[in-house]
Formats: sequence, C-alpha cells, structure tokens
Amino acid sequence: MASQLKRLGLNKSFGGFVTKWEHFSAVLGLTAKFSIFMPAGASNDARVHCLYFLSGLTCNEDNFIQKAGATREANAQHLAIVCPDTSPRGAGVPTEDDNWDFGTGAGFYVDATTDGWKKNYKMYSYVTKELPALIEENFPVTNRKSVFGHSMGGHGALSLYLKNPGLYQSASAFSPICNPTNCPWGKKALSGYLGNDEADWKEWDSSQLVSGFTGQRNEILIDQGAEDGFLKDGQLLPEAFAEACQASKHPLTLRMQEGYDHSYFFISSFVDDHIKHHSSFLNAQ
Ligand SMILES: N[C@@H](CCC(=O)N[C@@H](CSC=O)C(=O)NCC(=O)O)C(=O)O
Repeated sequence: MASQLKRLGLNKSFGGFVTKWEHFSAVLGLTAKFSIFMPAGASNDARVHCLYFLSGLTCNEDNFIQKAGATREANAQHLAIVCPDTSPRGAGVPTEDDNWDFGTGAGFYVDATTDGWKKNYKMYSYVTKELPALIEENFPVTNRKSVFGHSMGGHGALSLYLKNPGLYQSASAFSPICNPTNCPWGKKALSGYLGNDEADWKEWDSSQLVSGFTGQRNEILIDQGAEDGFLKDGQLLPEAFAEACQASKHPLTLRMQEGYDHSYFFISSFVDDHIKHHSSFLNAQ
C-alpha cells in the first residue's frame, strides 16, 4: 500500500471489508477521506470493477457505506464501492460553514471558479481524476467503473456520467437534483461556485447535458420517493430529466416509489436494484 494513504478504519462486512482512508489531495489542496468496500476474494490476480457512490448534502464518506446496506449485494456481485467525501474540509473560506446546503458538506461535484472557492472546491476533478487514479494504483480494482449517488450526489452521478462519455459504464441515482439550474439548491450552489452568468451553469445540469452526450446511451436508473419533501419543494425536478431523456432518446427508468421519503430508509430499500443494474453493465464482459 502506498505511503500516501493512511488507514483510519477496518470492518468486515458480508465477507468483504470496509476500510476508511485519509490522504493528501493535490487537487483539493487538503487532506481528504474516503471509504471503500472490497468484496471477498478481490486480489491483484482477481481484480474487481468499481462503483463510485456520491453522497448528498451534509454527508461525508461514512453515510452511504454505514447506512445503505449495500455491502451484501456488492459482495454478491463482486463489486467494490468507493465513497468520497462531499466537499473539501477546512479550506478556510470565511463563510464555508454558515450553510448546510453550500460550502462544507455541499461541494456539488463541480470545479469552482469564483474567488474564495476556486482554490479548494474542485470535487469534480477530485472524483473523476485524482481519486480513481489513487484507487486503481492502491486497491485490486480494474479501471472499469460506474457511478451512482443520492440527491446532490445524484446530480453528481448523472452529470459526471454525461460529461465524460466512456469513463463510466453506467449511472443511477436516488432522488437526484435533476435540473440544478432551475431549483433553489442548484441556483445557490452554481451561482456561489461558478458566478452569476447562468450560461456557465449549463455544463453542470444533467437535464441540459443529456442531449449532447456522445457516449453509448446505457439505461439510467432513477428511484424517487413519492413522499419526498424535497420533491414537493421543487428541489429535485425529475420530470425535467425525464423530458430531456425522452427528447434525446436516452433510455431512462424513472421509478416513483409510493410512500417513500428522501432518507436512507428509502435508499436501503432499493439499493440492491441499483447494484444489480450496474453489475449488468460492469460485469457484462
Ligand atoms: N436535516 C437533514 C437535511 C439534509 C439532508 O436531508 N441530507 C440528505 C441529503 S439531501 C440532498 O443532497 C442526507 O443524505 N442526509 C444524511 C443522512 O444520513 O440522512 C440533515 O441535516 O441531515
């Protein structure tokens, strides 16, 4: 194991292992943490494909791996799961801890360009470039990967997949922020990280990116709780993404799940379906 990684935790789960790590991120300019699940039997002679899970507002590298109950099915499908943090920590921007939906815990998986934020808030480059390189160098994984996420992380999963044709085999999301240029969370984050020119926001909005996607149009799976308060508040806008997919002929399964909310009770109820969805693409060859 390369010396740039410091192990912070180790737990056995369904035959595999969850470990937690700290490293210095050159992209973020700060120490960063991530969790990773490695299924039983993974080794340098038996490398496994990798799922990246992007968490939502207020989360860190622990929420999904501890609360979603994903390790049983990941072990069964012989898939690793990597869970990065949701923002840089301790960047020292004066207002970064003032809001739960902007700044710390709310990096939105973009590369910031505005003064104050642009030095450290580079979660897009961290998740798409630096972290996979680190994982592929230090763990028994292939470079074949897929991405999924929740809420802000659902926006991250869809936008990273659509912005990087061929990088990910598949994408899925739980209650994603589908159209950030048109909802309060998204407008706040995109104006704060990118500035007030709305033309600059479009390249981070999945509902606008889907028409220009040049990769293989593999089916996207979205689960959305019908009783989700953030859906009712107009933060998620799944109908905008469904319309964009229909116009672009991008295959989409959008499941409205009766009675479910925005929580990890909802995520854990359907997480096995998402892991099987990704396995059908990742393990197809
Ligand atoms: N009161 C909540 C509000 C924040 C919240 O609901 N965060 C969600 C993601 S919302 C969109 O990105 C979440 O995943 N929370 C963590 C959890 O473990 O449930 C709060 O302060 O958590």
